Amino acid sequence: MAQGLIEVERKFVPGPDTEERLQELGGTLEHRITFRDTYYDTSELSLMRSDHWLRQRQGSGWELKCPGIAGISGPHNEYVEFTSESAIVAQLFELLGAEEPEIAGVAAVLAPLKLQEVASFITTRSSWKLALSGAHEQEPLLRVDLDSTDFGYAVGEVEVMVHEKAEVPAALEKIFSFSRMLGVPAQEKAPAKLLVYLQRFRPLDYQRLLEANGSSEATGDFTS
Ligand SMILES: Cc1ncc(C[n+]2csc(CCOP(=O)(O)OP(=O)(O)OP(=O)(O)O)c2C)c(N)n1
Ligand SMILES: [Mg+2]
Repeated sequence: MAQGLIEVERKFVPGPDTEERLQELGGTLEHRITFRDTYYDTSELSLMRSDHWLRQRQGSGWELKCPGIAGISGPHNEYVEFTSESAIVAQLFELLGAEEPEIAGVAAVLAPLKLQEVASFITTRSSWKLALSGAHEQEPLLRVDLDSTDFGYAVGEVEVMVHEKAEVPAALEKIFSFSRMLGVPAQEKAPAKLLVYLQRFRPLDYQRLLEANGSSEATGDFTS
């Protein structure tokens, strides 16, 4: 499998004091940016139903998130992120069971793989970088993104990117201890922007996803 970075993250509900608290904790604002994300899938949602997420992000290009190997459970997510088009194309052909072409970019394989747009929305993001006291220079950085969307949903995430599976437990420890300092309730789970978008604007697709996800089915909702 082509190599990708592992994203370990925990989402939370930001409050009016979150930015102030980030500053108190030594966070520095890296940038505020606005971008559009457009997600693609087959009409049966073959990718999303198997927890794979293909999108084109304005200013960044194509990205595919694939589920990390199941490890520690809890209110966090772990995904392998592919950003090279050749790696994404290889993954898509493997997932959708078709024969891979010699060379093609992602845009060129959308139609043959019957991938179409399922969601498109704009996010305004402030990105914060945290240098925790006692952390070594080589340690991966803790980042916090505060997002608000053009459909009125806001969500925060505390994130660490790592290269190896073995680094995930330490990343999680960092994420949880920083979330506590930020005042995030221990079991709080905030839904992904895309899931809220689907619930609001494509309820049938959202229902399909719920049906494919056993654990969420039990609670009756992805977003609760
Ligand atoms: C309950 C539940 N939540 C999330 C998921 C996974 N999931 C849903 S949509 C989705 C794709 C969007 O990922 P997300 O991290 O929410 O997007 P964003 O923060 O904009 O991207 P970044 O800039 O961090 O790369 C995933 C992985 C799931 N399977 N189940
Ligand atoms: Mg994220």
